[in-house]
Amino acid sequence: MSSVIDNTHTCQFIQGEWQAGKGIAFESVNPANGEVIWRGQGADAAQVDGAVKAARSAFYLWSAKPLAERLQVVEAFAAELTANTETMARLIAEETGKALWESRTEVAAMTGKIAISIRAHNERTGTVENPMPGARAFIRHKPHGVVAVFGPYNFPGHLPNGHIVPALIAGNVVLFKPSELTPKVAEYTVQLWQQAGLPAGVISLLQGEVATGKALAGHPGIDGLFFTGSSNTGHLLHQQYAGQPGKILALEMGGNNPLLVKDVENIDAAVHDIIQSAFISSGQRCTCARRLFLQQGAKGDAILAKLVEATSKIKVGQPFAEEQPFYGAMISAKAAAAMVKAQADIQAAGGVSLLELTQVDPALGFVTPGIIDVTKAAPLPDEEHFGPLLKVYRYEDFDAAIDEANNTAFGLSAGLLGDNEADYQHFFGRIRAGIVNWNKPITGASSAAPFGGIGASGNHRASAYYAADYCAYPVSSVEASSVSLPATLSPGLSI
Ligand SMILES: NC(=O)C1=CN([C@@H]2O[C@H](COP(=O)(O)OP(=O)(O)OC[C@H]3O[C@@H](n4cnc5c(N)ncnc54)[C@H](O)[C@@H]3O)[C@@H](O)[C@H]2O)C=CC1
Ligand SMILES: O=C(O)CCC(=O)N[C@@H](CCC(=O)O)C(=O)O
Repeated sequence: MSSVIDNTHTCQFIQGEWQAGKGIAFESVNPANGEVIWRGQGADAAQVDGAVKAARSAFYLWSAKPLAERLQVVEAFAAELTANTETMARLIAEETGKALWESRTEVAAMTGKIAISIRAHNERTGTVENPMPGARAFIRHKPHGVVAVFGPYNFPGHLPNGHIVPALIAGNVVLFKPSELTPKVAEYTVQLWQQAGLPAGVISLLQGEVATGKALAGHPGIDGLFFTGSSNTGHLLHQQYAGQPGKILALEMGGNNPLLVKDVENIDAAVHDIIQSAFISSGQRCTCARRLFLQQGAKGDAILAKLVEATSKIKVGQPFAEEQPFYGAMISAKAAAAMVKAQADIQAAGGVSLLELTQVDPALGFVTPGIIDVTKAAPLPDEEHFGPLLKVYRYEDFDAAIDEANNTAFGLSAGLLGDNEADYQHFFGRIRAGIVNWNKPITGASSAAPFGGIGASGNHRASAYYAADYCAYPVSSVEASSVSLPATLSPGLSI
């Protein structure tokens, strides 16, 4: 692992060579102590262009390899991850501020992704032969070619990995543009691919801020773009790709996710699932519950009282503390301050804080969790607040609560905590989201299931188990070993 921290840092990986960036300088800061842990320069447009061209040559070689050979490299990467789990977990914790216990689960998800992606590739994009007289009819799948992968900061290992692994298995080559907030994790990830024996040019690392992202996304030489990140950026990319039906665009974006509670006996269990849904990873999961719907009256009051009490005891602390916190720092002091501002805006609209979110130190990313009752507030903007702030809506009528839960442009995750199965069936029928859970947290989605949202949360290209689908296109073939005249000719033909 490189420990160089200067502007000549060889942080771009192009055509199998590490080289310094020639674009804008940027740095990565540990949000839990304010230390600069990485410095480098972004890839400029010429470097992006060079990487795209190198990728095109690599594509012909990589896609022509038998699947078994590609899988050997992918499995070698899994072995590298396994051997270096602790190094990777510590890097994630250092760069994102995520607690070490949780960073370890992120690495486990990365490693687990390999076997699941192989299964998904075979099951969803394998080869099928259909019976046909006098010929053989096949359904096969081919890779798109040169694809760009854009990753977010909140899971800097797992989420780009969720595009990269299936893309490589299918035979694509990848240009990886990680979040500028997590370049160190990205660099180490690509070093592990290199150690796994991935041929030169099959993966390129193009680090940098928005300028690098724009140069890559706008490059005419890419065949597709797989994006996980904010809805704003995803929408910009969608506009940019309008009128280009030949390019595959997969967008995984944020949410304004509702969690409803109705007639629950076990208050402690409900409170646990609300906390896991709203506050895990300091609220920095796209699946986190942002809006909690609680019944008016004694039942809702009891849950709310317990929720406020339990949330006030959540341990927030240093990612590497021996006694581990529930969550560590947010990604940056700036992101933490933005959550304080979001809370103030909701208060100004009439929200009543039941537990105040506070930034512990203005120079760092730590925030305590917040709960705010917005039942009587003015209508709020339909925004994703990407941090540990939960808005509470008290409701009288279940259907009205479901309507309000659906009153969002987003549609990523949603859940019901409730003891009555008929309520769940009713909820399931009406709620609009790509992930709908019952009596379980709405975070912690499985890689063995499709993962994606509707509306402003995605463009119907679900990831995780269904990532195989956007990594390859289907080809239908009718084949015979030689040309032959049919037994009967079509009317009006004589040969
Ligand atoms: N649905 C999903 O699977 C997930 C969605 N997210 C969402 O991601 C967001 C947090 O991640 P961020 O890193 O803040 O996302 P972001 O949208 O700011 O950045 C994502 C990537 O896009 C690049 N980028 C930004 N502006 C660009 C532009 N104009 N042109 C080209 N590239 C550009 C960034 O450099 C980065 O590599 C949250 O909104 C969260 O909900 C996070 C994880 C999972
Ligand atoms: O891609 C997968 O393998 C499953 C998706 C996943 O891991 N989702 C996580 C985190 C994604 C996020 O919220 O940013 C989850 O459901 O909590």
